[in-house]
Amino acid sequence: MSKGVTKQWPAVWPCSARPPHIPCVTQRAAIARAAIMNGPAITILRGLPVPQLAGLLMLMLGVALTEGVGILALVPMLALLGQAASALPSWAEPFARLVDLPMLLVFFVALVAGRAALQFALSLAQQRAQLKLIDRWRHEVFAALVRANWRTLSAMRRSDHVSLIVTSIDRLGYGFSNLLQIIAMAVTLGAIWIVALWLAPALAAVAVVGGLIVIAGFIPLKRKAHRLGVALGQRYAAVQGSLDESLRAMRLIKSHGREAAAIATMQGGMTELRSAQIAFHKAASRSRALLHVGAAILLATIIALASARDVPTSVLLPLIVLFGRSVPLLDALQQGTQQWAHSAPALAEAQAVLDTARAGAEPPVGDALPVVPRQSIALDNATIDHDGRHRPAVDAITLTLPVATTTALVGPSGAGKSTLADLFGGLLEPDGGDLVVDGKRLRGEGTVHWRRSVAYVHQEPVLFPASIRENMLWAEPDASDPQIETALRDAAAGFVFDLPSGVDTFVGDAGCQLSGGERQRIALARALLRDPALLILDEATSALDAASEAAIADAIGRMKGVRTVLIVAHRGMLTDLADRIVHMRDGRIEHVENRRKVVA
Ligand SMILES: Nc1ncnc2c1ncn2[C@@H]1O[C@H](COP(=O)(O)OP(=O)(O)OP(=O)(O)O)[C@@H](O)[C@H]1O
Repeated sequence: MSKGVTKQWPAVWPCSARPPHIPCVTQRAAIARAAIMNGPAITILRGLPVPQLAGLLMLMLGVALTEGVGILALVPMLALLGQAASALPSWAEPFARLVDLPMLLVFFVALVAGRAALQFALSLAQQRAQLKLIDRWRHEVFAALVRANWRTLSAMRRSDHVSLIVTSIDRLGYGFSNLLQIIAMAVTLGAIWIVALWLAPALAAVAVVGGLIVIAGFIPLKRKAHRLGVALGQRYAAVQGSLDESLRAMRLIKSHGREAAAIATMQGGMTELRSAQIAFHKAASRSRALLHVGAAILLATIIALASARDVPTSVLLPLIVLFGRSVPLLDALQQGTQQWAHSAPALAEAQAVLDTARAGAEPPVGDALPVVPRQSIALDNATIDHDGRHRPAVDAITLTLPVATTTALVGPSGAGKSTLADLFGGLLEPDGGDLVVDGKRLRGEGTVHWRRSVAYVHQEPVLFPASIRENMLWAEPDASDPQIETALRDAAAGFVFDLPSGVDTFVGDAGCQLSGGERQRIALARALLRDPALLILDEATSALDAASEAAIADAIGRMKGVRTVLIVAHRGMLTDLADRIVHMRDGRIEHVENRRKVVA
């Protein structure tokens, strides 16, 4: 339905008389109810356990109640001071007879102390709830990302996730704290207004109506704050993305002399972020100024009315105190509402990533042992068809890797070699056809389980900023020292034992304290430590010099007849080792070159 039609809706349409296509009053109420129940405030509050939420509400009520009673106690106190005692309201007279001033003062101090204790407990409980919420969202988003399948992950932007997990979820926590403040302030304001209505109904009614008008005035401001919040989230993601990309591309930036451009891009992002922050601050400050002017007008009206109606001082003074307390509360309520509207889009951001990641979730496989194939690993008529591409990356390929043989995939760039390797490795599930291990067709859980039997070595090995030993143990936490040593020697990485700190040598950020060839041999050793049933080398030597390539080729050569190896490479020393070379083009197999006899 168009916006124009929506605007023509009358406020109330009885269900019996409604024109077709226009929701009647009951339906509109249901729509509004659904919007509130599915809105960010309720969604976020639902995340809290009921006892915790109830505890917070009780504390809020306690604070509000003590505030109201404290102000109310001013009435007999003023009377006992001799101020306008004759005009003491009837409800206060018994108190004035029962208590004397010292007793009332002690009660007042005890009340304020009790209120301070309640506020202390409330502030602690709020902080705990906020931190718990932040932890929960961070955990859920990260866990959902880690559990998502590779295809889903490769369609998402990594830096957006960093921005979401680090910055937006923090904003969400801050917004949640604002939401609790809003509730607390609304409860306190309610208590104050009830007391005021009791003291002087007519005057307080003017104040309450004025206050409600002010609250109604928050609505458009809230919408604006929401828009600014969305913009701020995007700016944060842009700055974080540009920072992440620039830091990763530092070598490229330096070698291409693009330092000034990198700084300018970052600066541009920061400027946009800054203007989004200033725009929000401006909107918040403007509405605060308007609130203060409105409050002054309201106070003047109340005093003028009080003087016209001859209200006694013992009532007027507490009323002014009540009103004076309402103004900062309204101010804080308005600021809190704007802050909340500003932070709430972070929830939609987090929810969107959660939904996408969960839609692409892989089935859990528990503690099942790796599969050990005895005969073959095969693809039967397997196809991968990426969205938005003219042709499949892998087009109905059938290929068998007999156990303990070495197969090389060659072909021009974009032929589909890596995609085929990812299918064999169980990283991608075919859109059509099957992965078949020892005659068993694997799907879902079976494919994820199969991945435990596979190890990859990529062109750019990922090494963590830790020692060589820690990098090895990351793959196989229970590996013993002799197992680590064997894997390193099998991967032609014996150089490690000549380093002064041996396996305890720190490799630097992303392994930058090692040469490319050394990094790659450690990555190979780490893969071998898993004793994989299928070892995939995807362009593993294409960035290395001849000596490093020869060292790796030597290590792979020693695995011949023992381990099943799949090599993705352009022609070179590794392909020379293959029992079979599979030539690919445009997602299909062009022909297979048998170098040695392979039993399929
Ligand atoms: N995540 C993806 N989304 C869309 N298309 C993709 C995706 N991954 C790969 N492709 C496309 O699939 C085709 C095959 O890619 P693949 O990486 O398998 O080729 P390759 O033979 O390994 O190339 P290279 O030798 O350059 O690494 C290419 O056209 C590529 O653009």
